[in-house]
This record gives sequence, structure tokens and C-alpha cells, in this order.
Amino acid sequence: MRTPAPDSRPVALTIAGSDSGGGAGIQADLATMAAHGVFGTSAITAVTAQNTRGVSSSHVLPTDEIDAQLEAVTDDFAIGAAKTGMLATTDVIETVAEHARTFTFPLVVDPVMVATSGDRLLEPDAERAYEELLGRATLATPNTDEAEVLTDIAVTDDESAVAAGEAILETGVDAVLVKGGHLPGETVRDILVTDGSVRTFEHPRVGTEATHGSGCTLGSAIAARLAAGDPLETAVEGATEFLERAVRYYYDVGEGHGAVNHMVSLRNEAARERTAEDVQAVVDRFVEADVSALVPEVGMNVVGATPYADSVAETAAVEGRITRTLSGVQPNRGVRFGASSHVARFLLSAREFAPDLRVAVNCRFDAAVEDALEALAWPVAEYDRDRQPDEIRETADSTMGWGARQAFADRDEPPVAVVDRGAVGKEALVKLVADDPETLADRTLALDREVTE
Ligand SMILES: Cc1ncc(COP(=O)(O)O)c(N)n1
Repeated sequence: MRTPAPDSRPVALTIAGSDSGGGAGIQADLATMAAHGVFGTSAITAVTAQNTRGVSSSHVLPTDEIDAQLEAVTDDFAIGAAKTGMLATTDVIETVAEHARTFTFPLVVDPVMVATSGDRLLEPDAERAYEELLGRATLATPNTDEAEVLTDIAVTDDESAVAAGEAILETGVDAVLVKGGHLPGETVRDILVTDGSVRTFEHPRVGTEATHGSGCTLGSAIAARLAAGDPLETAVEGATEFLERAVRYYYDVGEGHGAVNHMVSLRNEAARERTAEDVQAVVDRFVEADVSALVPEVGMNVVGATPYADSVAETAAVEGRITRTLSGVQPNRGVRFGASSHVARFLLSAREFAPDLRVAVNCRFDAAVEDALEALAWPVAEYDRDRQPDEIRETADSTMGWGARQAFADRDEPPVAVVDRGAVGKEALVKLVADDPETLADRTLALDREVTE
């Protein structure tokens, strides 16, 4: 017999509808909770026949059945937080509100009214029934349309969002997050209104319509974080970041717009070790082949990004870079996450335009390397530091972002090498990029052979 090794986790509860299409509703909620390391329980309010194109049918469960599910779950588990999604009718809202009276844990209410597809998920006359439920909740997460229905305030900007949030606070809810995703603009602004304070969470807008499930995912991420013990503001901040990534790396499923990727953060975490091993494998090949001819004065670094990396902390590189020694090239220290700044920022910026890129290396650039690149006939791009606007020149961070934009934006064929001819006090370099470590190593060794032959 094997000894059991129980895994103890915070427990969260979702009270929502089933989405047969898997992107929203209960399915999104449980996936999001699992991605947060939280055990998810559920009370299903309605069963929808739905896919990425829309809702074709919906069946609301008898309130007795919803009651029974809530009894079963709250009677047994130590629930840390709950969230509501599609509640469909006044009866269901009242049933849930009755239970919420006895909840000893935080409750997040996402007042779901209309699906992204435009289909109604709530009877029109049930809109007013939310008041009592909200009075027993910790947080409400209306989008601008829902906030307007609940308050009769047209939400078009920060000021009206705060006014609507304050009006919703009158129900007795502790806090209101007015989600700005439906408002136009390059930046999405979600505004958290509590009694006496307003805090804005900003994210760059992702150019996709695959936002099916975004509201459900955000509400569940907040509930999961509350269940794990986060204070409210921390939970909201973490959840909006979680959602930003889930939208950027959406699931391209179905014929419609696709769905948010509830698992992306978990997959990204799980890929860290593999990513570090990939970088190490490239470094090993460089040491074995002795690529001394390509090591710049500043040192060489090999950087690997996790598949959904958005920050330097999610890129692995050689600590202390790779340098030339009398006996060939040597990494100074081991491979660590966050060990590179310049090459990592360049790779992350390039991934804004070519998201499949995973690895990069910086090499020496001089006339011999230039000739070698020409002989190899690779697509090569170049950016000229002298042409960058002054305000960007101030920080190395934005120089890398600006350079990557020059090299990768609006191109049919993405370059495999990007030349930076340097400037006073800045060594000229060429950065090689690839989708996988083998290709990067192959290209670098090909360039090295071309230079040394
Ligand atoms: C069962 C169910 N619950 C909620 C939503 C809202 O999600 P979205 O607005 O992203 O379509 C949905 N479509 N289906």
C-alpha cells in the first residue's frame, strides 16, 4: 500500500451557469480556480447550449436544485470565498441572496446580464433583484453596460465610472470594480471604488475579440485569490494581470472569436524549468563549439522566454553572461530567471510583434560579421540609435522596445538577425532570435563558422 499524501488547498465556490462551449460560466470558473491552486466547488444555476458564436438555448434549474447544491457545498467544505455569475431570473437571485445571508466568507458578484455574443443571460425584470444580493456581497464587478443598468448612470469615462460605482455602494456592497473593457481606448481601465477610495488598474488593450469568458475569469480569479487569503485590492490587482495574459494568449477554438485562456499562467509557470534547460543546452553548444569570434566586449547572453512571458522575471539567461577566456567561451554563472536585462527586454519587445519568438542571443557586430550575415542571406533588420526620439533615449528599457519595434513591426518576414550599429559608448551588436533553442544554436554556429572561415 502506498502512503497517501493529501494535498490541502483553499476552497472556492462558483454559483453560475454552465457554458457548453467551455469558455465562460462554470467551466471558466473551475478552470480559473484550478489555475490558482484553489479547489473549486460549484452550484449550477442554468444550463446553456452555447459555443463561441452564441447561445442557442438556456434552461434554468429549479430553485430547489440550486438550494440543494448550495446546502451540499456549504455544509461540507470550508469555503474561503464565493462568486456568482449567470443567475438568470429573479427567483434564482433571491435564492442565492437568501444563502448569502449566512455566508461567513467573501462573495464576489459579477452581475452577468448579456453574453459577449449579445445574447441575454438575465431576464430583463430581474435586473432590479440584484440589490439585496449586492447588499450581502464583498465586491461587485459590473462592466460599464451592467453598471449603467444598475444605476441609470451612463458610464463613458472615469468620472461616470466612479459615480456609478458610488451609486452601487449604496446597496451595501463593500466595493465595486467597474470594468472598462467595453470603453474605447488603447488602455483598459478597471476602477475599484470603495467607501472613501478609488483605485484604477490599467492594462494595455489586447487587439483581439476573443474575450469570451473574460468576466467569469476575472470574478473567479478574484474569488480564488480571496480564498487563498489575499486582501481585496491585492486580489483585484493580481486577477486583472491574470486576465490580461489570458486574453493576450487566448484559446483559438471554435469558429467564433475563441475564448480566454484560463490556464495560461499555470502553463507558463510549468514551463520554467524546461525554459532554463533550453537556455543551458544552447550555452553548452556554444562552449563546445567555442564561439569566441562572436562574443562581444560586453559579453554574450542567451535568453529564453517562457511560452507566455511578459516580464524579464519570466526569461532565463546566464548570470554574469558568457565571456571569452583563454580556453574558449565560458558562462560566468548558472542559468537564472531574470539574469538578463538588455537582451531579455529586446526579446520581450520583439514578442509583442512576433509572439512565437522564444530565444535570443547578442553577438559581436563588425565588418566581418556583416559580411557573414550577407553571405548567409538571412532576413536581417537594423535600427539606427541616432533616429530614436530623445525621450526614449533616456532609458535602456525603452531603447530596446523602440529598437524591436523598428525591426519587427509591420514586416511580412520577421528578421532572424537585428543589427544595432551602436553609438558613442555603445558597442555595436547583432541579436539573433528564434522560435526554439535548436534553431538559435544552429544559426549562431552557422554565423560563427562563416566569420571564422
Ligand atoms: C453560462 C454563461 N455565463 C456567463 C457568460 C458570460 O460570459 P461572456 O460575457 O464572456 O460571454 C456566458 N456567456 N455564459
